[in-house]
Amino acid sequence: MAPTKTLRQVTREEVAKNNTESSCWIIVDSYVYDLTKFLGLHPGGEGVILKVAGKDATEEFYGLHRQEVMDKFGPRYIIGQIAGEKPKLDLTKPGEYSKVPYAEAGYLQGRPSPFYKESHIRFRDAIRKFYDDELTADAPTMDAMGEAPDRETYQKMGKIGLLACRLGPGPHLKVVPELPGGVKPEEFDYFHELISHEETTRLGIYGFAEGLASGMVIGLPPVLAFGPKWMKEKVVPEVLSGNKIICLAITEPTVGSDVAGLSTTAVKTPDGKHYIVNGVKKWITNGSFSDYFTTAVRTGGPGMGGISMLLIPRSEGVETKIIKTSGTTSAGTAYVTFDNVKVPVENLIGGENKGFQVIMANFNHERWSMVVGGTRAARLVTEECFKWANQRMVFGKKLIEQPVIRLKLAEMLAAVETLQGALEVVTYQMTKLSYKEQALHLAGPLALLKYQTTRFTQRVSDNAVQIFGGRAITRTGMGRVIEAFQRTNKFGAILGGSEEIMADLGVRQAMKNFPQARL
Ligand code: HEM
Repeated sequence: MAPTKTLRQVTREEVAKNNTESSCWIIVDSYVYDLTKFLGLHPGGEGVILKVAGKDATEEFYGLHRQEVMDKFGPRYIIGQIAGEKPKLDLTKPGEYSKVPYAEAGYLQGRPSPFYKESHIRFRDAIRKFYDDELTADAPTMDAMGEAPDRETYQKMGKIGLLACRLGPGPHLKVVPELPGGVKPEEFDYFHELISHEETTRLGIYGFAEGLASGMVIGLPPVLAFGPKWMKEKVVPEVLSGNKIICLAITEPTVGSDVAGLSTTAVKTPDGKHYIVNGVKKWITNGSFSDYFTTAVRTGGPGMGGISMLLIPRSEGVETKIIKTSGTTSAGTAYVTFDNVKVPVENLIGGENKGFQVIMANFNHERWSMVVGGTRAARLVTEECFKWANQRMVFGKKLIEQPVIRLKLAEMLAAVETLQGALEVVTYQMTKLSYKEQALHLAGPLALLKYQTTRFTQRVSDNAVQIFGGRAITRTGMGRVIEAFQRTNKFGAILGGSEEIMADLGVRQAMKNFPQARL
């Protein structure tokens, strides 16, 4: 970030004289830094800095550090600016769009689109500013420490409507005081929601971003679509204000995509007023810090006809333990135990033994949001690679000058643009169909798109690792975004229905309406 205070004007000659351990100045992009006191603290060692003491170290600095290092430490050491010079580097400032080709969706880089209006831009700008002001700087460290976003962050998100807008259009948008960018609930559509997921993913840190209400994105829709009146009136405002946190609890240690086989039981008490819930759930995103668990339980016989959905508050008999996944513990992924938990029958969502329909309807929205996240994450990774290929010197040339690297980038860019195109078309279809119609018409196309997204992102990850080399397998520093992506991109191929299930579902859905056709 460019300094805002007026800086002392310094000549290059004066800088050149401060080239020793007792007075060590350097120039980075026209700014002058006195690093004398920093020498002993520098993670890369004293020697490397002393080699460029008194000199312009712009290339050396940006060859080895991300801009965020300068944003964090620069203000402490800056002492002036070279007289008559201005910064030459085109660095993206907080809240701004990137100018790197393809780093933003096409309509943000001057290409027309039939899908976005002025309100979408306003909406995106407000969310980007919120994230850049509140979280972008600290999120990498919090993720590295495994810290989950705190309640205050949830409440701030609630206040500007950033929780409500991650759940599609609907009456819930009127529950919050405002929506980002002053967008009106009546003008809100699935493209606004798409943008909210994109901007959350742009933080570039899977674990921490998952910690930002991913549980709500899948846990609250059953309440919104199928919950009884009291639940909508009590639980929805609590969650959308950020005062309470909700998650979805379906998967069990022995049951993943084959939901119909789940074994957590809910047995009615003799007076018919409560269910007693027993069982375990595994890999529950945000579970470790959630107040509510939208839980799939068995209330009837075997198979899908015996499943119900229950809203279980954190109460006696509910225990959560963090699971250490390949993401970080910032996501709060949990192992949840229900031990004789007493739940009022009023907490039923969608009727007894009707839970499978609730789960299925919910899956489409979840899968769509995962496609948004996967596509935006792949775009961010591609931007990182594009930038790196333009600055990293290998065998005396920039990486981008190697045809083999350009081919990798071409494959990544093509994948991202193809996914974005398909995603926008299916999102448009969602804007024209009711929630129930979406379940009918889009389950197949969404399954196929999720399948294609995770196939493509795997390839994007593979290419990115090869472009970044050792930095792609190092958690901090230049390659941190790539490292996080290659460690976590497989989540999308497993969660919300595995890649294999998606492929199969896509074809089986198509077979449902197959005509008596012959060649
Ligand atoms: C304001 C000036 C500087 C600051 C605040 C700074 C800060 C840092 C930080 C925080 C790291 C660890 C970061 C990471 O993992 O990204 C680092 C690493 C490093 N720095 Fe600096 N640095 C500065 C200038 C320089 C200069 C001028 C050079 C040499 C030309 C240099 C060479 C290195 C090297 C070689 C590493 C290790 C990189 C690696 O592991 O890949 N630094 N620096």
